Amino acid sequence: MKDTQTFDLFGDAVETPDAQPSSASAPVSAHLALSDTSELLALCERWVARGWLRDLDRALVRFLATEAPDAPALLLLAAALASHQLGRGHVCLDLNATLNAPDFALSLPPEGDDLSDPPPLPSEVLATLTLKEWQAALHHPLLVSDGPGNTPLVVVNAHSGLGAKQQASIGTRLYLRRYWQYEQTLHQQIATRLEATADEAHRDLLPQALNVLFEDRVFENHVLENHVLENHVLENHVLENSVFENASTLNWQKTACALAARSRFGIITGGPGTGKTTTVVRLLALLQTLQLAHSPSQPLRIRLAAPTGKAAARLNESIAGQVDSLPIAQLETLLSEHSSSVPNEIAIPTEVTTLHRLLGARPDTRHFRYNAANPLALDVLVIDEASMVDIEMMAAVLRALPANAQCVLLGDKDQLASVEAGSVLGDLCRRAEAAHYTPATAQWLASATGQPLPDAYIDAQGQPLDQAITMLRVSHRFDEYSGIGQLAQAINQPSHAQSDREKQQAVDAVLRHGYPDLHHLTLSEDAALDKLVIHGSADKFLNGGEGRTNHNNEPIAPPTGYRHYLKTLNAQRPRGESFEDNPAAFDTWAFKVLSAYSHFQLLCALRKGPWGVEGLNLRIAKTLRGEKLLYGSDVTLEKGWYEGRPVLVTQNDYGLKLMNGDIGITLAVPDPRSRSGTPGKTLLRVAFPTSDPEKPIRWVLPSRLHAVETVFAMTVHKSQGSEFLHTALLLPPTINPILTRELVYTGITRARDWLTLVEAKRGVLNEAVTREVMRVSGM
Ligand SMILES: Nc1ncnc2c1ncn2[C@@H]1O[C@H](COP(=O)(O)OP(=O)(O)OP(=O)(O)O)[C@@H](O)[C@H]1O
Repeated sequence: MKDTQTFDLFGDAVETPDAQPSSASAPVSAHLALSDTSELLALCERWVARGWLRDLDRALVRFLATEAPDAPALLLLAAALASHQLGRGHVCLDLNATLNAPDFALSLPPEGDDLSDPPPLPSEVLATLTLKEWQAALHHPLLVSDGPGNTPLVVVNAHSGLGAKQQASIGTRLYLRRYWQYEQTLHQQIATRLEATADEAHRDLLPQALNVLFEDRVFENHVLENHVLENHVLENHVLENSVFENASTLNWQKTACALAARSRFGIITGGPGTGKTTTVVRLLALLQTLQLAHSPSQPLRIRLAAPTGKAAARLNESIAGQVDSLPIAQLETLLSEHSSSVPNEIAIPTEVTTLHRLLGARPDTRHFRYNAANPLALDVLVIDEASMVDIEMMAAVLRALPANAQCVLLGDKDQLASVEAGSVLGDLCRRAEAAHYTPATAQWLASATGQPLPDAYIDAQGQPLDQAITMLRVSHRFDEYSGIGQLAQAINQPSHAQSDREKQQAVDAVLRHGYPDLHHLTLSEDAALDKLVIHGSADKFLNGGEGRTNHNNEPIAPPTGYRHYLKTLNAQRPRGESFEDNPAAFDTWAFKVLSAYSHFQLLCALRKGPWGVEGLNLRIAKTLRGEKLLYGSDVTLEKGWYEGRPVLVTQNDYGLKLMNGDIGITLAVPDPRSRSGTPGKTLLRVAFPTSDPEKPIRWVLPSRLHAVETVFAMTVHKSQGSEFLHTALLLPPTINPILTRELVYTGITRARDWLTLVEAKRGVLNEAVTREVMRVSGM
């Protein structure tokens, strides 16, 4: 089930039935708001009052009506809806799709609006309208153009899109100019970068350097050998479902490195643990080696960035580990054989910044310090978690990149798209599964990597963008004996590959299989949820969660709940110390508490109601109080500060050096105004982790934190870019538009070692996994 029509990579409309008035059977007279501006404004007013339309959308309509009093009401209506789509992640309004399913164009409450005197639904208003009439109303040179110009709106007919294949298909998209411009920037920037292949000098070194970097081929097969460790599931295992299918011979990581090194624009996509970070670190070593062979004293200036502070911190950690394992000495030997002068050391940066910082975000403006006129001083930019980057930010980054710089995007194309408009990575990677490498690329790859490409991935019609994308297909974190990996794979099957029923059966089969890292809980009583959040319900996992090891043969600690960090908080508290005299003792304590917190996180889909963040936070706080793990009145637990309160930062605060997505824990430290160590006299401070080993904790007074929320429950949207050892994903009892395949996939892949999938009512998961988010764009 899809909620809107969409377009393919080249701007062609995906075939949809001709627009039909939605109530074609009965003769209906046209709604007045289609022809009368004051009726339309009144209608918008009523929609805004119900929360179906935003104030912002109505303001745009008013502005346009004032600027052009002769503008047809139908045009103004289209503008209101186009503006509204931005708040829902779409870059533009697709007129055809809107006529096919008008009620998707507004934010209608999922379970209906039971207030009296509801305003007319879009399906009633648009019932008589045809696509032709609507298109005709858009002919207004002051307000709408079909491309460059100053009009506030831009209309694009799909058959005028790049590389149109189906002239007959009609699709009309209406953009607010700014968003049309972002899309143009992306098209142009990416196309230009794809034309310019990277410097060919010293490319003869490429195959040799790749061989050095991927010499440890055992790597690829290594995970298989470890399966004996989990031999309790070996016997039952259905090998046909294996994630290792087809993946055994081709080293996709090596392929990714080669392709990304060849082009000024590259994408490496893959699910969790497929080695995106591992690959990019090798890519950087490769690029640096090639550069130093060419210019021994001029190493590449490499920058690493991620969309959120949390994602940046995570990449920072994993990159640092990976850089240490690079075969730098062998690369330097190779380099010395190729270079007449002594080259610089092969240095790979490990510091990761946020995109906002990289571009020099300035308060109160959407303009950045670095832009086309003042480009970034770098040669290579790697952007991790690129699925979270919206179209506006992606356009800003590409504009600020020097023409010769190389840009590499990393991310999981199947994850939820950015909160803001656009699904850039998903759009760009729509053909990644089948690769579509041309015979020329295949030949080049074979000589660069020494691996012949299977025919299934070769396509003489492959497009330039296809040649710059590699999809990593082997999970090194979740092997075929991992329920988390199997569930992610079953959920992620594209809808064209199987029917809804088949997908549901595949998901059910994984849930019933009895994997050691997966527990499926249907709530029949409240106590089960309480037990989960307190203890993690380890007893529900095979062998109580004991005895598992990871792919490095290290023991995996059994799953926990929130009791774990609260116990750490009490057990590790520095006693008899003063906060001022011995800050290190408090830093160590806070660090341990924060690490313990990262062992468990409850995720949910909604914000409001008993199954949303708001209801769950209070409920969990009270449950933990009942266990004497937290203290405070109902009012304090709901609205105040108390020791143990975990908080999530919801907006960047450059003054406090806190980023959207950071998690801190409230701790009671001795009050400096009382005598050192006097028991009972304490102050609350919130401890946040930093990336500075000298000063691992930032202590902040609660009164200084304005954009935080309790995070016993976190929405899946907010959890992007994070991972937790034990993740519990809670689905509400009724289906809701927000519950989609992408949401469930993103939620379950936040789990590193353990996943508890909680259904408030059996069946919601089955429905959710067959619903896909489709974002409208012209990408
Ligand atoms: N070829 C390989 N053989 C064996 N282990 C590997 C291989 N590639 C990566 N790994 C290991 O798998 C784990 C995940 O790798 P990595 O962090 O690079 O994946 P990722 O795709 O970046 O993960 P994430 O989902 O966290 O973004 C790491 O422990 C890494 O060392």
